Amino acid sequence: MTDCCSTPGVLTLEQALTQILQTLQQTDRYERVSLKDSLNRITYEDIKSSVDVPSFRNSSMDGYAIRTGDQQGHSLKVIGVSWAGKPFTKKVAKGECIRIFTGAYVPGDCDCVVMQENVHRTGEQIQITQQPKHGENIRNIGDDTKKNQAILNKGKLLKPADIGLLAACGIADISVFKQLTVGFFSTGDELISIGQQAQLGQIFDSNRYTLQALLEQAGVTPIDLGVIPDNRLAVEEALVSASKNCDLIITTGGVSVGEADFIAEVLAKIGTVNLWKIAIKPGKPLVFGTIGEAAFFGLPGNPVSVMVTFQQIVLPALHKIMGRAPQTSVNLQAKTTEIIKKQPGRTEFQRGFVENKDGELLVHSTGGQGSHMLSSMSKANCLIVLEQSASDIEKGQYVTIQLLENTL
Ligand SMILES: Nc1nc2c(c(=O)[nH]1)N[C@H]1C(S)=C(S)[C@@H](COP(=O)(O)OP(=O)(O)OC[C@H]3O[C@@H](n4cnc5c(N)ncnc54)[C@H](O)[C@@H]3O)O[C@H]1N2
Ligand code: MOO
Repeated sequence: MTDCCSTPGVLTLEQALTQILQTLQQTDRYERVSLKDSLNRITYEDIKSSVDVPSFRNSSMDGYAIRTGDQQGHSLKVIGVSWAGKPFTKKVAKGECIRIFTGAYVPGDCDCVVMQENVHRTGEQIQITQQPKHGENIRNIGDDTKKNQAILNKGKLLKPADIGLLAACGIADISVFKQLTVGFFSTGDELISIGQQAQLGQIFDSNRYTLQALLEQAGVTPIDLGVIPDNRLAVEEALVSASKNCDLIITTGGVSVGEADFIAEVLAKIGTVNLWKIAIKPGKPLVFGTIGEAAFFGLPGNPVSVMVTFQQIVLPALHKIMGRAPQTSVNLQAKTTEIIKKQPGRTEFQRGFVENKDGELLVHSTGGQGSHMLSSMSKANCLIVLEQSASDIEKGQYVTIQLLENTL
Protein backbone atom coordinates (compact mmCIF):
# COMPACT_ATOMS: atom_id res chain seq x y z
CA MET A 1 0.00 0.00 0.00
CA THR A 2 1.32 3.45 -0.89
CA ASP A 3 0.24 6.42 1.21
CA CYS A 4 1.55 9.91 1.86
CA CYS A 5 4.53 8.56 3.73
CA SER A 6 5.57 5.36 2.07
CA THR A 7 8.07 4.80 -0.72
CA PRO A 8 7.03 2.20 -3.30
CA GLY A 9 9.01 -1.01 -2.76
CA VAL A 10 10.10 -0.03 0.74
CA LEU A 11 8.39 -2.07 3.45
CA THR A 12 7.14 -0.67 6.75
CA LEU A 13 8.80 -2.08 9.86
CA GLU A 14 5.73 -4.20 10.64
CA GLN A 15 5.57 -5.62 7.08
CA ALA A 16 9.28 -6.41 7.13
CA LEU A 17 9.11 -8.10 10.53
CA THR A 18 6.14 -10.21 9.49
CA GLN A 19 7.94 -11.30 6.32
CA ILE A 20 11.19 -12.08 8.14
CA LEU A 21 9.53 -14.06 10.93
CA GLN A 22 7.49 -16.04 8.38
CA THR A 23 10.66 -17.00 6.51
CA LEU A 24 12.51 -18.25 9.59
CA GLN A 25 12.03 -21.65 11.20
CA GLN A 26 12.45 -22.47 14.86
CA THR A 27 15.41 -24.78 15.51
CA ASP A 28 14.60 -28.30 16.70
CA ARG A 29 18.01 -28.87 18.31
CA TYR A 30 18.10 -29.17 22.06
CA GLU A 31 20.32 -30.39 24.88
CA ARG A 32 20.11 -31.24 28.59
CA VAL A 33 21.77 -28.73 30.88
CA SER A 34 22.16 -28.62 34.61
CA LEU A 35 20.25 -25.91 36.43
CA LYS A 36 23.47 -24.02 37.13
CA ASP A 37 24.09 -23.63 33.38
CA SER A 38 20.57 -22.67 32.45
CA LEU A 39 20.55 -18.87 32.89
CA ASN A 40 19.31 -17.16 29.70
CA ARG A 41 18.62 -20.50 28.00
CA ILE A 42 15.18 -21.28 26.56
CA THR A 43 13.06 -24.22 27.69
CA TYR A 44 12.57 -26.87 25.01
CA GLU A 45 9.42 -28.35 26.58
CA ASP A 46 6.79 -27.62 29.22
CA ILE A 47 8.26 -28.43 32.62
CA LYS A 48 6.05 -29.99 35.31
CA SER A 49 6.71 -30.28 38.99
CA SER A 50 6.60 -33.83 40.37
CA VAL A 51 6.03 -32.50 43.89
CA ASP A 52 3.80 -30.07 45.77
CA VAL A 53 5.60 -26.96 46.98
CA PRO A 54 5.41 -26.58 49.93
CA SER A 55 5.27 -30.34 50.42
CA PHE A 56 4.04 -29.99 54.06
CA ARG A 57 2.06 -27.38 55.99
CA ASN A 58 4.52 -24.99 57.59
CA SER A 59 4.58 -21.82 59.60
CA SER A 60 5.20 -18.36 58.10
CA MET A 61 5.94 -16.88 61.55
CA ASP A 62 7.82 -17.55 64.77
CA GLY A 63 5.15 -18.21 67.40
CA TYR A 64 2.84 -20.95 68.66
CA ALA A 65 0.83 -23.52 66.69
CA ILE A 66 -2.62 -23.95 68.24
CA ARG A 67 -5.94 -25.74 67.62
CA THR A 68 -9.18 -24.07 66.51
CA GLY A 69 -11.34 -23.19 69.46
CA ASP A 70 -8.38 -22.42 71.72
CA GLN A 71 -9.25 -18.77 71.59
CA GLN A 72 -8.02 -15.43 72.86
CA GLY A 73 -7.69 -15.28 76.61
CA HIS A 74 -7.39 -19.07 77.02
CA SER A 75 -4.34 -20.45 78.68
CA LEU A 76 -2.54 -23.15 76.67
CA LYS A 77 0.19 -25.56 77.67
CA VAL A 78 3.34 -25.64 75.53
CA ILE A 79 4.12 -29.35 75.01
CA GLY A 80 6.96 -29.22 72.49
CA VAL A 81 8.84 -27.37 69.76
CA SER A 82 8.72 -27.63 65.98
CA TRP A 83 11.92 -26.32 64.37
CA ALA A 84 12.56 -25.78 60.64
CA GLY A 85 14.04 -29.15 59.68
CA LYS A 86 13.17 -30.79 63.06
CA PRO A 87 9.41 -31.36 63.04
CA PHE A 88 7.17 -31.98 66.05
CA THR A 89 4.97 -34.92 65.04
CA LYS A 90 3.21 -35.94 68.25
CA LYS A 91 -0.45 -35.31 69.09
CA VAL A 92 -1.49 -31.83 70.23
CA ALA A 93 -4.61 -32.17 72.40
CA LYS A 94 -7.22 -29.53 73.33
CA GLY A 95 -5.70 -26.94 75.65
CA GLU A 96 -2.20 -27.65 74.31
CA CYS A 97 0.01 -25.89 71.81
CA ILE A 98 3.58 -26.06 70.54
CA ARG A 99 6.35 -23.53 70.10
CA ILE A 100 7.03 -23.16 66.34
CA PHE A 101 9.48 -21.32 64.10
CA THR A 102 9.24 -19.97 60.55
CA GLY A 103 9.36 -22.77 57.98
CA ALA A 104 8.72 -25.51 60.55
CA TYR A 105 6.20 -28.35 60.13
CA VAL A 106 2.73 -27.61 61.55
CA PRO A 107 1.34 -30.74 63.28
CA GLY A 108 -1.92 -32.06 61.84
CA ASP A 109 -3.95 -31.17 64.95
CA CYS A 110 -3.08 -27.47 64.70
CA ASP A 111 -4.78 -25.11 62.27
CA CYS A 112 -3.36 -21.75 63.17
CA VAL A 113 -0.07 -20.16 64.19
CA VAL A 114 -0.21 -17.22 66.56
CA MET A 115 2.83 -14.94 66.18
CA GLN A 116 4.81 -14.64 69.40
CA GLU A 117 4.16 -10.88 69.61
CA ASN A 118 0.48 -11.76 70.34
CA VAL A 119 1.23 -14.14 73.17
CA HIS A 120 2.14 -13.82 76.86
CA ARG A 121 4.26 -16.72 78.01
CA THR A 122 4.76 -17.69 81.61
CA GLY A 123 6.82 -20.82 82.09
CA GLU A 124 5.16 -23.56 79.96
CA GLN A 125 1.83 -21.66 79.67
CA ILE A 126 0.78 -19.06 77.08
CA GLN A 127 -2.10 -16.57 76.94
CA ILE A 128 -3.20 -15.39 73.48
CA THR A 129 -3.77 -11.62 73.47
CA GLN A 130 -5.37 -11.26 70.03
CA GLN A 131 -8.19 -13.25 68.46
CA PRO A 132 -6.49 -15.85 66.16
CA LYS A 133 -7.95 -16.58 62.73
CA HIS A 134 -8.38 -20.12 61.38
CA GLY A 135 -5.49 -20.94 59.00
CA GLU A 136 -3.55 -17.85 60.00
CA ASN A 137 0.22 -17.89 59.35
CA ILE A 138 0.13 -21.34 57.79
CA ARG A 139 1.55 -22.03 54.33
CA ASN A 140 -0.51 -24.84 52.85
CA ILE A 141 0.63 -27.83 50.79
CA GLY A 142 0.96 -26.85 47.11
CA ASP A 143 -0.01 -23.20 47.62
CA ASP A 144 3.05 -22.20 45.55
CA THR A 145 3.22 -25.06 43.05
CA LYS A 146 0.95 -28.09 42.68
CA LYS A 147 2.21 -31.55 41.80
CA ASN A 148 1.92 -32.23 38.01
CA GLN A 149 1.30 -28.56 37.33
CA ALA A 150 3.30 -27.05 34.39
CA ILE A 151 5.54 -24.53 36.13
CA LEU A 152 7.31 -23.27 33.00
CA ASN A 153 6.07 -23.42 29.44
CA LYS A 154 8.11 -24.27 26.38
CA GLY A 155 9.88 -21.21 24.98
CA LYS A 156 10.55 -19.54 28.34
CA LEU A 157 13.75 -17.54 28.67
CA LEU A 158 15.20 -18.68 31.98
CA LYS A 159 15.77 -15.91 34.50
CA PRO A 160 16.96 -16.19 38.12
CA ALA A 161 13.39 -16.58 39.45
CA ASP A 162 12.73 -19.48 37.04
CA ILE A 163 15.93 -21.23 38.10
CA GLY A 164 14.98 -20.81 41.75
CA LEU A 165 11.50 -22.17 41.04
CA LEU A 166 12.94 -25.26 39.33
CA ALA A 167 15.32 -25.81 42.26
CA ALA A 168 12.42 -25.47 44.72
CA CYS A 169 10.74 -28.33 42.85
CA GLY A 170 13.89 -30.45 43.08
CA ILE A 171 14.59 -30.37 39.33
CA ALA A 172 18.32 -30.78 38.64
CA ASP A 173 18.53 -30.58 34.84
CA ILE A 174 16.29 -29.56 31.99
CA SER A 175 16.02 -29.60 28.19
CA VAL A 176 16.78 -26.30 26.51
CA PHE A 177 17.10 -25.24 22.88
CA LYS A 178 20.70 -25.47 21.63
CA GLN A 179 22.47 -22.15 21.63
CA LEU A 180 22.56 -20.55 18.18
CA THR A 181 25.85 -19.83 16.47
CA VAL A 182 25.97 -16.36 14.94
CA GLY A 183 28.87 -15.38 12.70
CA PHE A 184 29.50 -11.72 12.02
CA PHE A 185 31.97 -9.54 10.14
CA SER A 186 32.44 -5.93 9.20
CA THR A 187 32.98 -4.83 5.63
CA GLY A 188 34.81 -1.69 4.57
CA ASP A 189 38.23 -0.63 3.23
CA GLU A 190 38.26 2.27 5.70
CA LEU A 191 38.24 0.01 8.77
CA ILE A 192 41.26 -0.58 10.94
CA SER A 193 41.51 -2.56 14.16
CA ILE A 194 42.07 -1.04 17.58
CA GLY A 195 45.81 -0.71 18.14
CA GLN A 196 46.57 0.18 14.51
CA GLN A 197 47.59 3.72 13.52
CA ALA A 198 44.78 5.48 11.63
CA GLN A 199 45.75 7.09 8.30
CA LEU A 200 43.61 9.81 6.74
CA GLY A 201 40.21 8.35 5.84
CA GLN A 202 40.52 5.35 8.15
CA ILE A 203 38.38 4.66 11.22
CA PHE A 204 38.33 2.08 13.99
CA ASP A 205 35.92 -0.79 13.47
CA SER A 206 33.42 -0.36 16.30
CA ASN A 207 30.59 -2.48 14.89
CA ARG A 208 32.27 -5.79 15.62
CA TYR A 209 32.64 -4.88 19.27
CA THR A 210 29.05 -3.69 19.54
CA LEU A 211 27.78 -6.82 17.82
CA GLN A 212 29.84 -9.16 19.98
CA ALA A 213 28.28 -7.51 23.06
CA LEU A 214 24.74 -7.51 21.62
CA LEU A 215 25.01 -11.18 20.69
CA GLU A 216 26.38 -12.18 24.07
CA GLN A 217 23.52 -10.29 25.72
CA ALA A 218 21.09 -12.14 23.43
CA GLY A 219 22.34 -15.51 24.72
CA VAL A 220 23.83 -16.86 21.47
CA THR A 221 27.37 -17.96 20.61
CA PRO A 222 29.05 -15.16 18.63
CA ILE A 223 31.79 -15.96 16.10
CA ASP A 224 33.84 -12.92 15.17
CA LEU A 225 34.88 -13.33 11.54
CA GLY A 226 36.89 -10.11 11.41
CA VAL A 227 36.95 -7.36 8.78
CA ILE A 228 36.47 -8.15 5.10
CA PRO A 229 37.55 -5.56 2.52
CA ASP A 230 35.15 -4.06 -0.04
CA ASN A 231 35.84 -6.83 -2.53
CA ARG A 232 33.08 -8.97 -4.04
CA LEU A 233 35.05 -12.20 -4.04
CA ALA A 234 36.32 -11.80 -0.49
CA VAL A 235 32.79 -11.07 0.78
CA GLU A 236 31.38 -14.01 -1.18
CA GLU A 237 33.97 -16.41 0.19
CA ALA A 238 33.45 -15.21 3.75
CA LEU A 239 29.67 -15.60 3.47
CA VAL A 240 29.76 -19.06 1.91
CA SER A 241 32.19 -20.27 4.54
CA ALA A 242 30.15 -18.75 7.40
CA SER A 243 26.91 -20.27 6.07
CA LYS A 244 28.37 -23.75 6.63
CA ASN A 245 29.00 -23.22 10.36
CA CYS A 246 26.45 -20.64 11.48
CA ASP A 247 22.71 -20.52 12.09
CA LEU A 248 22.72 -16.84 11.29
CA ILE A 249 25.20 -14.43 9.72
CA ILE A 250 25.37 -10.67 10.26
CA THR A 251 27.47 -8.25 8.25
CA THR A 252 27.73 -4.51 8.60
CA GLY A 253 28.27 -1.99 5.80
CA GLY A 254 27.97 -2.21 2.05
CA VAL A 255 24.18 -2.32 1.80
CA SER A 256 23.54 1.14 0.40
CA VAL A 257 23.79 2.28 -3.22
CA GLY A 258 27.46 3.32 -3.46
CA GLU A 259 30.00 1.83 -5.87
CA ALA A 260 31.46 -0.31 -3.08
CA ASP A 261 28.08 -1.47 -1.69
CA PHE A 262 27.48 -4.94 -3.07
CA ILE A 263 26.28 -7.08 -0.15
CA ALA A 264 22.80 -7.48 -1.69
CA GLU A 265 24.33 -8.35 -5.07
CA VAL A 266 26.57 -11.06 -3.57
CA LEU A 267 23.65 -12.37 -1.51
CA ALA A 268 21.54 -12.70 -4.67
CA LYS A 269 24.35 -14.71 -6.27
CA ILE A 270 24.95 -17.20 -3.44
CA GLY A 271 21.58 -17.21 -1.66
CA THR A 272 18.22 -15.47 -1.65
CA VAL A 273 17.40 -11.81 -1.08
CA ASN A 274 14.07 -11.78 0.78
CA LEU A 275 13.92 -8.07 1.40
CA TRP A 276 16.05 -4.98 1.04
CA LYS A 277 15.20 -1.58 2.53
CA ILE A 278 12.77 -0.82 5.33
CA ALA A 279 11.11 2.53 6.12
CA ILE A 280 12.97 3.10 9.40
CA LYS A 281 15.53 5.63 10.54
CA PRO A 282 18.23 4.75 11.15
CA GLY A 283 18.65 1.47 9.35
CA LYS A 284 16.83 1.90 6.04
CA PRO A 285 19.11 -0.15 3.73
CA LEU A 286 18.98 -3.37 5.79
CA VAL A 287 18.99 -6.51 3.64
CA PHE A 288 17.63 -9.87 4.74
CA GLY A 289 17.86 -13.26 3.10
CA THR A 290 19.20 -16.78 3.39
CA ILE A 291 22.40 -18.54 2.37
CA GLY A 292 21.94 -22.30 2.40
CA GLU A 293 20.49 -23.15 5.81
CA ALA A 294 21.69 -19.92 7.40
CA ALA A 295 19.66 -16.75 7.83
CA PHE A 296 21.43 -13.57 6.77
CA PHE A 297 21.17 -9.93 7.88
CA GLY A 298 23.20 -7.26 6.10
CA LEU A 299 23.04 -4.30 8.47
CA PRO A 300 23.97 -0.77 7.40
CA GLY A 301 27.50 0.30 8.35
CA ASN A 302 26.56 3.25 10.53
CA PRO A 303 27.12 2.23 14.17
CA VAL A 304 23.75 3.43 15.52
CA SER A 305 21.96 1.83 12.56
CA VAL A 306 23.59 -1.45 13.62
CA MET A 307 22.27 -1.13 17.17
CA VAL A 308 18.76 -0.05 16.22
CA THR A 309 18.29 -2.68 13.50
CA PHE A 310 19.69 -5.34 15.82
CA GLN A 311 17.22 -4.45 18.54
CA GLN A 312 14.17 -3.96 16.30
CA ILE A 313 14.71 -6.68 13.70
CA VAL A 314 17.58 -9.11 14.36
CA LEU A 315 16.59 -9.79 17.98
CA PRO A 316 12.99 -10.88 17.21
CA ALA A 317 14.43 -13.04 14.41
CA LEU A 318 16.92 -14.65 16.79
CA HIS A 319 14.13 -15.23 19.30
CA LYS A 320 12.05 -17.00 16.66
CA ILE A 321 14.91 -19.33 15.63
CA MET A 322 16.06 -19.99 19.19
CA GLY A 323 12.56 -21.05 20.22
CA ARG A 324 11.60 -18.15 22.48
CA ALA A 325 7.87 -17.53 22.78
CA PRO A 326 6.78 -14.29 21.01
CA GLN A 327 7.22 -11.22 23.20
CA THR A 328 4.92 -8.28 23.58
CA SER A 329 7.08 -5.18 23.68
CA VAL A 330 6.33 -2.88 26.59
CA ASN A 331 6.08 0.65 25.25
CA LEU A 332 5.65 3.58 27.63
CA GLN A 333 4.41 7.11 27.08
CA ALA A 334 6.63 9.98 28.19
CA LYS A 335 6.33 13.76 27.90
CA THR A 336 9.01 15.34 25.72
CA THR A 337 10.88 18.27 27.27
CA GLU A 338 11.84 19.72 23.88
CA ILE A 339 10.83 19.90 20.23
CA ILE A 340 11.71 16.74 18.31
CA LYS A 341 12.54 17.22 14.63
CA LYS A 342 11.07 14.57 12.33
CA GLN A 343 10.26 14.26 8.62
CA PRO A 344 7.32 12.03 7.65
CA GLY A 345 8.28 8.89 5.71
CA ARG A 346 10.13 6.54 8.05
CA THR A 347 9.48 5.21 11.55
CA GLU A 348 12.18 6.89 13.57
CA PHE A 349 14.07 5.69 16.62
CA GLN A 350 15.68 8.61 18.41
CA ARG A 351 18.01 8.30 21.36
CA GLY A 352 16.49 9.61 24.58
CA PHE A 353 16.90 9.75 28.33
CA VAL A 354 13.77 9.16 30.36
CA GLU A 355 13.39 10.02 34.03
CA ASN A 356 10.64 10.05 36.59
CA LYS A 357 9.95 13.60 37.82
CA ASP A 358 7.33 13.73 40.55
CA GLY A 359 5.53 10.70 39.16
CA GLU A 360 5.63 11.83 35.53
CA LEU A 361 7.88 10.33 32.85
CA LEU A 362 9.87 13.05 31.08
CA VAL A 363 12.09 12.30 28.10
CA HIS A 364 14.77 14.38 26.43
CA SER A 365 17.15 13.82 23.57
CA THR A 366 20.66 12.65 24.45
CA GLY A 367 22.26 14.70 21.69
CA GLY A 368 22.98 14.53 17.96
CA GLN A 369 20.90 11.95 16.12
CA GLY A 370 23.26 11.23 13.21
CA SER A 371 23.51 7.48 12.71
CA HIS A 372 27.30 7.67 13.12
CA MET A 373 26.95 9.16 16.66
CA LEU A 374 27.48 6.48 19.25
CA SER A 375 27.97 9.01 22.07
CA SER A 376 24.25 9.84 22.15
CA MET A 377 23.47 6.10 22.06
CA SER A 378 25.75 5.50 25.01
CA LYS A 379 23.95 8.20 27.03
CA ALA A 380 20.47 6.88 26.10
CA ASN A 381 18.33 4.75 28.36
CA CYS A 382 15.44 4.59 25.89
CA LEU A 383 14.52 4.93 22.24
CA ILE A 384 11.86 7.47 21.32
CA VAL A 385 9.66 5.80 18.69
CA LEU A 386 8.11 8.22 16.19
CA GLU A 387 5.63 6.70 13.79
CA GLN A 388 6.16 6.75 10.03
CA SER A 389 3.70 9.53 9.23
CA ALA A 390 4.71 11.79 12.15
CA SER A 391 6.35 15.17 11.62
CA ASP A 392 7.90 17.54 14.22
CA ILE A 393 6.75 16.87 17.79
CA GLU A 394 6.04 19.88 20.00
CA LYS A 395 7.53 20.27 23.46
CA GLY A 396 5.16 18.83 26.10
CA GLN A 397 3.61 16.22 23.81
CA TYR A 398 3.54 12.58 24.81
CA VAL A 399 5.71 10.22 22.78
CA THR A 400 6.17 6.45 22.79
CA ILE A 401 9.39 5.20 24.32
CA GLN A 402 11.03 1.79 24.52
CA LEU A 403 13.37 1.18 27.43
CA LEU A 404 16.77 -0.10 26.38
CA GLU A 405 17.97 -3.37 27.87
CA ASN A 406 20.70 -1.67 29.91
CA THR A 407 18.02 0.29 31.77
CA LEU A 408 16.16 -2.74 33.08
N1 LIG B 1 23.01 8.00 -2.15
C1 LIG B 1 22.67 7.41 -1.00
N2 LIG B 1 23.61 7.29 -0.06
C2 LIG B 1 23.28 6.70 1.11
C3 LIG B 1 21.96 6.25 1.33
C4 LIG B 1 21.02 6.37 0.29
O1 LIG B 1 19.84 5.97 0.42
N3 LIG B 1 21.42 6.95 -0.86
N4 LIG B 1 21.64 5.71 2.54
C5 LIG B 1 22.42 6.18 3.65
C6 LIG B 1 22.07 5.44 4.82
S1 LIG B 1 20.56 5.77 5.49
C7 LIG B 1 22.93 4.57 5.41
S2 LIG B 1 22.48 3.81 6.88
C8 LIG B 1 24.22 4.26 4.86
C9 LIG B 1 24.43 2.76 4.84
O2 LIG B 1 25.57 2.51 4.13
P1 LIG B 1 26.25 1.11 4.03
O3 LIG B 1 25.55 0.06 4.75
O4 LIG B 1 26.53 0.87 2.62
O5 LIG B 1 27.52 1.32 4.89
P2 LIG B 1 28.89 1.97 4.52
O6 LIG B 1 28.73 2.93 3.42
O7 LIG B 1 29.83 0.87 4.37
O8 LIG B 1 29.15 2.73 5.88
C10 LIG B 1 28.30 3.72 6.36
C11 LIG B 1 29.05 4.50 7.46
O9 LIG B 1 29.35 3.65 8.53
C12 LIG B 1 30.75 3.59 8.78
N5 LIG B 1 31.10 2.22 9.14
C13 LIG B 1 30.99 1.15 8.34
N6 LIG B 1 31.40 0.04 9.00
C14 LIG B 1 31.79 0.43 10.21
C15 LIG B 1 32.32 -0.25 11.32
N7 LIG B 1 32.51 -1.57 11.30
N8 LIG B 1 32.60 0.44 12.44
C16 LIG B 1 32.38 1.78 12.47
N9 LIG B 1 31.88 2.49 11.46
C17 LIG B 1 31.58 1.83 10.33
C18 LIG B 1 31.36 3.96 7.45
O10 LIG B 1 32.68 4.41 7.56
C19 LIG B 1 30.39 5.04 6.97
O11 LIG B 1 30.63 6.25 7.59
O12 LIG B 1 24.35 4.76 3.55
C20 LIG B 1 23.92 6.12 3.42
N10 LIG B 1 24.22 6.55 2.09
O1 MOO C 1 19.18 4.63 7.63
MO1 MOO C 1 20.69 5.29 7.89
O2 MOO C 1 20.91 4.04 8.98
O3 MOO C 1 19.76 6.59 8.59
O4 MOO C 1 21.91 6.25 8.56
